[in-house]
Amino acid sequence: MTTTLELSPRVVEINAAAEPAEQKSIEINNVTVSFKTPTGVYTAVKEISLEVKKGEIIALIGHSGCGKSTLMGTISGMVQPTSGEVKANGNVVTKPGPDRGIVFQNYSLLPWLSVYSNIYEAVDAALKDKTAAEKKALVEKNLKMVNLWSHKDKLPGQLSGGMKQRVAIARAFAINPSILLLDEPFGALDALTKSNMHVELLKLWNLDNREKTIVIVTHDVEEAIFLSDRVVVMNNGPAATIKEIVDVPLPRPRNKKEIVHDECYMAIHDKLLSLLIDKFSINDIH
Ligand SMILES: Nc1ncnc2c1ncn2[C@@H]1O[C@H](COP(=O)(O)OP(=O)(O)OP(=O)(O)O)[C@@H](O)[C@H]1O
Repeated sequence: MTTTLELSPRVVEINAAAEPAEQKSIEINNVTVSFKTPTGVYTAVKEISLEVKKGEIIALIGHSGCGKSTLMGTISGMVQPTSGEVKANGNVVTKPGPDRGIVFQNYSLLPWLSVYSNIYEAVDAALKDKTAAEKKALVEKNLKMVNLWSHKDKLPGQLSGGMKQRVAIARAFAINPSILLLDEPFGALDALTKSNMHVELLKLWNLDNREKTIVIVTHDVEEAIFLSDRVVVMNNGPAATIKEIVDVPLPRPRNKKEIVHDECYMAIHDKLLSLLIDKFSINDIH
């Protein structure tokens, strides 16, 4: 079920102009994922279908263990559906590929390589047709975009968490994937760094003419609303399904400070909390 909240006509008009092209980027068709475990087969997600348009930003939220990363894994190609199929840019996903960039919470940088080399190696492996000069230019452009050019010779161990995450994002963008998959990328960051990272991410997305499709797994309702066009709320597992899809028709660019006072924002926030939380108060009177 999709929820579209009431909006003022002005907001609808602005949003209509920013509507991304109706080209399918990701198609999840009736996907079930079951794992063999020592105690039997465990079905994590069941018969999930979802279409994501090119240029859309989608957030996946739900309780811990409901299957968000598993579903994300089927898009990246790191998890194979037990039944059903996933298509990325029209092609059935069977393995990871350079059209899909992935950023995890733990950065996954190679600790023995400098910031520069971490990105260069990824570009080198993914974009084999480019010349060395072109690859170097890509590394430089993306490191400058996340304001880390002056730190290019440092090792990951010499960076803060936010800086490591910016390297991971620059690396994902440098291979120029049409689909960016972010699995709790900012979960370990403090509120200020997280907020800066949101702005950095949207800047990169804007610089790319909003053509990259982004799927982000998060536990953070505010993050989900600020970044995305739609929030996909999952039921608890086992055999998790999509509980509801909530539209976020807030105009872009979004201002972090102002957006929280917007009626539409508040309504979406309430709606998401209601979907996630069953009880809002504790009866602690015995
Ligand atoms: N390789 C695996 N083998 C067996 N069970 C698995 C495997 N991967 C995931 N699971 C199970 O599938 C369920 C969904 O896991 P998943 O990591 O997708 O959840 P999640 O929603 O991303 O959780 P979190 O928010 O805590 O990161 C969990 O019960 C998990 O134990």
